[in-house]
Amino acid sequence: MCGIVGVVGTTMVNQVIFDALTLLQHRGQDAAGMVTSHNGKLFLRKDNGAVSEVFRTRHMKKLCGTIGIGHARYPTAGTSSSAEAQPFYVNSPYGISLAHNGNLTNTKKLAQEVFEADLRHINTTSDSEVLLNVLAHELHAEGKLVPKPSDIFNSLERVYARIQGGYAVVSLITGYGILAFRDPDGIRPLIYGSRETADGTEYMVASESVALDAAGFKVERDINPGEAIFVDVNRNIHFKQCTPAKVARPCLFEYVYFARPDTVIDNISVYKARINMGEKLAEKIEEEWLNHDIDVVIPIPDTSRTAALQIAQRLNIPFREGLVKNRYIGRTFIMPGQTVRRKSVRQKLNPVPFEFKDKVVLLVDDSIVRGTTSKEIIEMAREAGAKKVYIASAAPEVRYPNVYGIDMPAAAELIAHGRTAEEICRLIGADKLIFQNLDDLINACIDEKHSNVREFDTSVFDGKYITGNIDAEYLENLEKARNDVQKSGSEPQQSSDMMQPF
Ligand SMILES: O=P(O)(O)OC[C@H]1O[C@H](OP(=O)(O)OP(=O)(O)O)[C@H](O)[C@@H]1O
Ligand SMILES: NC(=O)CC[C@H](N)C(=O)O
Ligand SMILES: [Mg+2]
Repeated sequence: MCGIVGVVGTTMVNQVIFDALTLLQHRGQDAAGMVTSHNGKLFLRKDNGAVSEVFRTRHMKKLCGTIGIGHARYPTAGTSSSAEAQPFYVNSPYGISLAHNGNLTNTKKLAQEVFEADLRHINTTSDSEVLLNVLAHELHAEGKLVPKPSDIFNSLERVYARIQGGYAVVSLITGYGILAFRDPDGIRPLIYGSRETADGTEYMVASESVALDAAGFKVERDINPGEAIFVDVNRNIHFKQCTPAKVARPCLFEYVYFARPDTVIDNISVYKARINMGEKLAEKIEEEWLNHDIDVVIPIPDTSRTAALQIAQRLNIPFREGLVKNRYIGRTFIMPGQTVRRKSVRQKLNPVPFEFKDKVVLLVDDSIVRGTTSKEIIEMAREAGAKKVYIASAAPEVRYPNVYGIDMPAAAELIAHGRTAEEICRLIGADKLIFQNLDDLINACIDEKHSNVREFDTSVFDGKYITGNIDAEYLENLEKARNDVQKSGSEPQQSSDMMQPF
């Protein structure tokens, strides 16, 4: 679930892109990159690492220009190699750089077309590099030396006709502007805003509203499913609905885990949705668990805090911060590889024994995916002297792989795949386990007053893939290619780009 940003400003944009990427860091911590443009030249810096590690002062000084795009990566295709850090670049036509959040589901076919029919070379296994080449091919096919917005949108309509999956994309067309677009179902989020300066209006497109808020950009609106926005170098703004308008079906897991709580996606506050998740789960506990003996509610930091607080309030039970999070360790779920994830849970979370000793504790997590976190924490709770350890998950059982930009490719790695709640409970070592119902989760996210979203991409919970092109064979191949064992294999280290990053 990468973070993307694009800015067309009146002054240098490197710092504002850096700041936005820092605010989007929770969406991807494997690699980061930025391209800026000045006087027809491009400047690229990208590498593995967190945003603050990738961009040092010496790099920032070279990233000049009033227009640029950035990316924070969490790999869902290809490898974690620095060669697959984004933005990607192709020189023809115009010089195009691209940053992508999401995952294409017809990459194999596209890669073949790009090579055999479009006569283009792809140097990595990244779906985003394929996407860039499809865009470049279609822009080239339009055949305009000086493309107008209508030419760009025409080519983009053909791109939409070719690509499938979940995607939010931002691309810099050198000398012309920034083009950003969102998949036809609105699975991945994309929003834009503006900021007034003495020299005119500046624009930012980003994955989450939090990036706009913090930089003083006023949120204008979400980009609609299948819609594109083009901000030219003179800061004129253009829109085009590139596919027939559909209802938005944003990814439900954004509200559960991915997005920051202070973000608003498709006019739904992530914070409010998480409060509602807590409320619904507390109702379920009250209904199914008469005369429970819970002494204390303890969140598994960070993401579950909002829901846990509401559960405690509704059940009228003390809420305690019994687990302390090391603020210097990133999110464990988006780390590549199970060994590092397991080790990081212990490094990241440490119990306050006093809050567990001789108590019946209800641990709350936002989701249980591989079960890595809950298993370790339950063990810790017992070591700290808990009398009984219950666990509640604000999301239902995650039973199916994700194909739209979350790295859950292998059903076998999901603890709930093919298992009942009782079996999962036993495996993670809890005394009792309770999951949110899917309908309750959906209702927790619907905000009839502010948003017209009524449906979501719920594929990880119910196995229904809304893009319609996912079958058993696709999932089988994905599992073979991207399971944890496979991913820990060797990775190419050369840069993929013809434009060498510094
Ligand atoms: O069952 P698992 O495979 O362990 O995955 C689920 C856990 O991973 C995430 O936490 P993470 O540490 O990534 O981030 P957070 O600090 O935002 O909660 C999520 O919040 C759950 O705690
Ligand atoms: N998490 C994402 O959005 C990943 C983008 C792209 N598929 C990559 O692997 O780089
Ligand atoms: Mg967590």
